[in-house]
Amino acid sequence: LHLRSRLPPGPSGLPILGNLLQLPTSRTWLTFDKWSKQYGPIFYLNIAGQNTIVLGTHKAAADLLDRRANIYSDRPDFVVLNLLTGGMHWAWTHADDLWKRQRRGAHEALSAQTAKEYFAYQETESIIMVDQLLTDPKNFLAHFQRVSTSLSLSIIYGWAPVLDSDHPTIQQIDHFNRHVLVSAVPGSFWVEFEYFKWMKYLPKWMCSWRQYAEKRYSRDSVMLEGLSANVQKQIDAGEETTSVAGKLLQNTGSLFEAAWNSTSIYAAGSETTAAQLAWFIQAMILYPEAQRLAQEELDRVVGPYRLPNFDDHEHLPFIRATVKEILRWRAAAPLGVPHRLNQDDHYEGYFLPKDTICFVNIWSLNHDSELYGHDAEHFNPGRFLDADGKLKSSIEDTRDEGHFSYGFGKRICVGRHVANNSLFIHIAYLLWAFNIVAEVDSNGKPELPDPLQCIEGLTIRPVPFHCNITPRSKDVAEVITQAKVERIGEGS
Ligand code: HEM
Repeated sequence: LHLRSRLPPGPSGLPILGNLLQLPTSRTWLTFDKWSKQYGPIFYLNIAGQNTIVLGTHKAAADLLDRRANIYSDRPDFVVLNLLTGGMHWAWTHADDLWKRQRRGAHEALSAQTAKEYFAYQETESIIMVDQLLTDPKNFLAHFQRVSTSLSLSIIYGWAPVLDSDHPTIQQIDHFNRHVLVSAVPGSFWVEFEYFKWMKYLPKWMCSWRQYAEKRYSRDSVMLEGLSANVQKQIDAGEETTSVAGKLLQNTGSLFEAAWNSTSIYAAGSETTAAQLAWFIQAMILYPEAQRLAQEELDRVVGPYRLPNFDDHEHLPFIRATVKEILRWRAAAPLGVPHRLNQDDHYEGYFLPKDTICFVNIWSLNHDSELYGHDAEHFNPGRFLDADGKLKSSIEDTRDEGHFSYGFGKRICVGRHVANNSLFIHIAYLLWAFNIVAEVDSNGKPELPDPLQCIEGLTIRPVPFHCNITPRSKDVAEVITQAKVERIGEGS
């Protein structure tokens, strides 16, 4: 009985509202990082009656979310999001039978082995990306958005590259995503949680947001199912190209479930990759030495007369370390996605009640100086390499990633192999082709962005910044044009 009452420590709150009003409105991970240092590796918040814990060390996170994954893999009840998606966006649903089926299907279509089938899409898109940067380097953020969206459409629906980000289907899907995800971003997380559960019992005529959400859901599902129905038609006609939707349709037997599985994967995958690329550019401006070392490796292994490719993967440890370091230094989702405990539990003498919501402060784990040393705040791919320049054996509890940015347990990011491959090839192309440097102001001083400033949404991105992206040699344009002609044809 004594144990039951002992919740983990945390900031003291108000009656009824608990800690709700103490929650920061921005950069929550930095406040949580401070609280972890003050209260310990596991601290407790009462958010208007909702039990919540925040884990601030890799040991606490792995002990609970990995080693007790069978009881820590549920999600909170995202009321509005589930209405907008008919409860079909499985990244956000409870760990029920539907989630298990969808996750298994996604796992097969995105496994380390299957991910190799998408190499050609990733190389083609990288060619288009560097080609667009040659002619229009200032709009690099827009090119990253395009490349992630277009690549997602290729991998998921087998589409040919979409060169124009104003394409109506892209606009429609992105509109859907923005809508759905806005209901799940941290900040509105707090109002989304369980304590608003009663809202769903209100009669329809009393809540216009509910009618709105249901109307949107029926409209969006027609559009989203249409994308998979087209793939089904191609399969029937024997004209299918490799795609996630194709695999799901063949393994699932339900167009509806396969379609929503594809949508969920699309939604989880495209924003994140674009955000990591934007942080990469910022790192290159702020840490020119890392850029120089990466380019030295590319010059040695690839040389100036051809583009890098996936056969070079093994021989480019510095580029692979750069991918790891980008994900560690600025994880796209610094608080991950919350899990929920589905039965009473005890840990380190504390009582954790059933239905407690569990956040891992991925930011704290990735910046832990005990794991990463005194320069943990800085971008330094070299930390992943040994004295011979080979990748070191990985940090404990990271499944060989070297960072915690893909989450935990049974909910760990199912797209991480595809994400690692996309970042690898995009970054290899960017550094092979370009020098990426700060712009210089009228006094000759470099304009350096502040890497703690960010735009928050479901993912964090740098505040838009300027930089100079210029070809490294006069051969660059010719090699890119040649590759483009070979891959996409003359008329491109
Ligand atoms: C580029 C960087 C990416 C990062 C940093 C990232 C990060 C994450 C994180 C933190 C989670 C939640 C894990 C948890 O609950 O513990 C997650 C889940 C997920 N990710 Fe990713 N992700 C990335 C790319 C992708 C890509 C490319 C795809 C698809 C191709 C994808 C598909 C998913 C899906 C479907 C889930 C939901 C898993 C579940 O709830 O069972 N992600 N990701």
